[in-house]
Amino acid sequence: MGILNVDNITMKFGGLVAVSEFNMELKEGEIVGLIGPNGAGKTTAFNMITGVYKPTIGNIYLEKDNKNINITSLKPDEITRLGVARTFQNIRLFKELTVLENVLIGNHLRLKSNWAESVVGPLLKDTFNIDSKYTKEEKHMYEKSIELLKEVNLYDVIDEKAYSLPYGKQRRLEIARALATEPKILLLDEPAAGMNPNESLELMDFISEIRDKFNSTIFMIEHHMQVVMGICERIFVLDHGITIAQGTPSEIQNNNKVIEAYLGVE
Ligand SMILES: Nc1ncnc2c1ncn2[C@@H]1O[C@H](COP(=O)(O)OP(=O)(O)OP(=O)(O)O)[C@@H](O)[C@H]1O
Repeated sequence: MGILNVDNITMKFGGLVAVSEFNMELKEGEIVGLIGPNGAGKTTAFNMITGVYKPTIGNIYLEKDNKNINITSLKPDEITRLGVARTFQNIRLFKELTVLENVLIGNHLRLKSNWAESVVGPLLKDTFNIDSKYTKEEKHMYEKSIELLKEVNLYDVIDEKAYSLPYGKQRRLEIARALATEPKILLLDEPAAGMNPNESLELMDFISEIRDKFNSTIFMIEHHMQVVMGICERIFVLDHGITIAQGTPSEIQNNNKVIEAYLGVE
């Protein structure tokens, strides 16, 4: 049993079958790719796994503490709490906030203090200099965010506003914010989109580094073939919602159906 088990999921929008009977088992520590032409159903598959859409048919299971949890009907924030984080095709940062603040927001999900403690805690600190459970947690969160930013090589721009970063670093920050939620599985939606060749090469190293440093399992949508073929151990290919192939990069590159539907037209 893998860490994520996708069992025959189908997503219909009215008469359109966006994803049809998709099956996948992700093993811990793997980097797996999802490719296919525009409109093939890749983002819809991500949206089902992350709780944005509930599949019309089928189930999704997450392995946690040796239990298999059915996450099919859970909300996105519940799924994130269970250890699945994602990034988006179009970078979604809080552009007016600093690099550190963006990561602190991701970290916030792991706070254990309740709402009342978050109100009273800072008052106790300001008035009596007493460290409450909340202020201690907040300090810990701050230290963890700094540590994370060092790990992902963004420590030098910690106080910069997100919008002022070059594109490659914005992508890196978006991934760092996802990592701050302490995911077991990271879903990356076209991380190389808009990158120049140099940034794409850096990104490949960065994704491999993340897998090793954070013990992550990575599932990524990507059109940039050098990136996909360079770092994914296995690849799934969708076309019109149907899984037309799955296999290693070389199997996929030599698969006639894939060449016809996708690679041949690149
Ligand atoms: N909320 C929705 N309502 C209706 N149709 C949708 C919805 N979301 C996606 N679709 C349709 O489902 C199909 C698959 O779309 P999806 O965005 O998953 O493809 P994709 O493979 O991610 O494409 P791209 O590479 O262009 O991002 C498309 O025909 C799309 O128009």
